[in-house]
Formats: sequence, structure tokens, C-alpha cells
Amino acid sequence: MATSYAQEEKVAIAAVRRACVLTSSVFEKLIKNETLVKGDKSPVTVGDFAAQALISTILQNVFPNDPIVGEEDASDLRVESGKAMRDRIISLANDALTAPLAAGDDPLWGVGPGKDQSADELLDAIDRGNYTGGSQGRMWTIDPIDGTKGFLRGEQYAVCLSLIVDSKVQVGVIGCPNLPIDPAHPEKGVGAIFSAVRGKGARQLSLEGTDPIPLRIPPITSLEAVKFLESVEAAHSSHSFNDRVSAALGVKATPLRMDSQAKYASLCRGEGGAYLRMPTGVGYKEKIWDHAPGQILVEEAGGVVTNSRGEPLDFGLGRTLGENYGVIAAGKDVHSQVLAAVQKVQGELKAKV
Ligand SMILES: Nc1ncnc2c1ncn2[C@@H]1O[C@H](COP(=O)(O)O)[C@@H](O)[C@H]1OP(=O)(O)O
Ligand SMILES: [Mg+2]
Ligand SMILES: [Mg+2]
Ligand SMILES: [Mg+2]
Repeated sequence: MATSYAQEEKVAIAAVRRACVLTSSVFEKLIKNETLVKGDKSPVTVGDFAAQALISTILQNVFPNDPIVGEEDASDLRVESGKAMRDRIISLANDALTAPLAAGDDPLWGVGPGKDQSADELLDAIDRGNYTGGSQGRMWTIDPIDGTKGFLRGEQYAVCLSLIVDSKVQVGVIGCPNLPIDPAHPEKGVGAIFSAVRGKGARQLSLEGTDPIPLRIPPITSLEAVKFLESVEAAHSSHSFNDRVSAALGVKATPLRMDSQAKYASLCRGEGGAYLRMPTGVGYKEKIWDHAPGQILVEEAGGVVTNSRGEPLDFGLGRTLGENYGVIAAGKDVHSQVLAAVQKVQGELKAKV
């Protein structure tokens, strides 16, 4: 019998919901010495560590045998110089794990009032994210704060969780605390969770995990109006390459820039016509936690996600997607045209050198 993954989706939504409560409260109170710079020069905050500890703890309670590929590790927190940050992370994670939340979160998956974790348990929970990945079996991916730079700017970021089984994403959940609930009605406020299960469609939920609205990428009537979604950070994805592709397609709309996998979610709501992420140089390999939930969300909303060779993303190669051929996500009708334009621009650039 095929697995329904209903339990996995429920747990994932509950974990992302609690993590969103945590990250929002961290942003309100974040102070200067609560951010570290990692080896690759990217920032990481107490919110990233605490959210990974929280999600990993919930997964451990319900699926103790599932390995986890998580972005963060606790090595900087285990040393003496990490003590202040460590204490803060432990208190944040415990607050979020034990907070009594309203409906939509029952049963509590082993968390809730009186279920405080020790410092060692929470550091170990972060480090359970050290799985190397691979092509077989079940594994979860956690990006506790995707778009940390956006988070620090008070702009878009996302709490991202996925279940991969035998290299294929089966469940994806993306929490976007700063994304408008309804872009056509800004007065409705911000904060949404997006969720997809393979073969069962994609949905937008409230930040409480309730009130599902099915997601379907709307058809595009003219290429001129295809709004590209792209990174804010020019170092993460080439803006100039996107401009060339836009010109090749005759696109008139100005691109919509936002951080994180909120781009995938926005595409599913028709806020942009295509998400294009081309490498800016050599060396950087895309991570599976940066694309797995977004990929299933787009596919279940009727769209297509490939690299610039037109191949599906391969989540079975380890912690990264392997050689970086970029990412193109769009509705079915638009994807083939964007892919052709990307390959045309690549050909022109090659001819130049
Ligand atoms: N050189 C790079 N190329 C592409 N993506 C990058 C690069 N450096 C960091 N990233 C990752 O891009 C993601 C954010 O992308 P976006 O620009 O779409 O918001 C983050 O997960 C970030 O990793 P990190 O979490 O380590 O900062
Ligand atoms: Mg990061
Ligand atoms: Mg990320
Ligand atoms: Mg991150």
C-alpha cells in the first residue's frame, strides 16, 4: 500500500509552526552579539540554532529512526566562547517547545508545558542534522532560517522542512512569517505556511496551520508579463544573467526580488511567473535543504523545477545538489520557454569568450 505521509505532514506543519513563533520572537529581541559569521562568511543567529534544535527534537520524538540533513551544527556552541549564545539558544528553544499553542497542534508530539530539554539534549538535537544524505531511505532536511540575511533585514525568510524518500521529496513545508497572507489585500497582515505532499497537492495555511487554501500556479497569458522571482543577494544568483533571459523572452515586467524559499511559495500563488537562480561563479554548490520543500511545492501546484540542462534536481547526491547548473522553476507552459531562453543566453555568453 502506498504511504499517505499524512502523519509526516501534520508533524512537519506543527514543527514549522512552533519554529515560526520562535523566529518571530527572536527578531523582536535580537541583539548584536547574537549573530555569528560562519566559515563560508554567511551569518547565523541564535534563531537559526534554536529553530533547528526545536524541529529536530520534535522529529526525534515522532520518527526516532529518521536521519536529518540540517544546515546548522553546534560545534561553535560547545566551546567556552559560545556559552552566552548557547544559554540563549537553550532558553529560546525550550520556550518554543513548551509554549501552549492553540488548536491545530494536538497531540503535542512530546512537547508542551513541563517538557524542558537539557542543554546537552538540545545541542545533540542540532547535531543530529549532520547526516550525509544519499540516494536511499528516508531523511528529513531542515533549513531553520532560510534567507538569514533577509531575516536580519526584517524582510523575507522561511523555515523549511522536507521529507525525502529514496531521493524523491515526498513532503515539503515552508513557513513564511513575513509574507503577506494575501498579496492582493495587504491589510490582512503577514504570515503563512505552505505545505505539499506528493500526489496530494499544495496548500497555503495560516501560521497556526489552519484554513487550507489549495495552490495552483495560474496560466500565463503573455510572456511580456512574466515577472521573474530572484534573490535579493546578487552573490547568490546572477541578476545580469536574468536580465538577459528577460530580454530574450521579451519580458517587460521588472523582477521581484526576495530572500529565501518564499520565492517558490510566491510562484505558487502567481506572484511571479518564474524563479530563476543561476550561479554567479564557480564553486558554490546548492544545498538540498534550500530547494527540497520548494521543489515539491511547485510540482504539486502544477509547475516544473529543473536545472539549466532541463534535468530534475537530484536530491540523492548527499548534502548538496552536486555540480551547480542553476535552478529554473515555473508553471508548465512558461518553464520550457524560460529553459530555451536560458540555454540561448548561455550559448551567446560562451561564444563571447
Ligand atoms: N554563493 C552562493 N550562491 C548561491 N546561494 C548561496 C550562496 N551563498 C549562500 N547561499 C545560500 O542561498 C540561500 C539564500 O538564497 P536567497 O538569496 O535566494 O535568499 C541561503 O540558503 C544561502 O546560504 P546560507 O544559509 O548559508 O546563507
Ligand atoms: Mg545559513
Ligand atoms: Mg538556506
Ligand atoms: Mg539557513
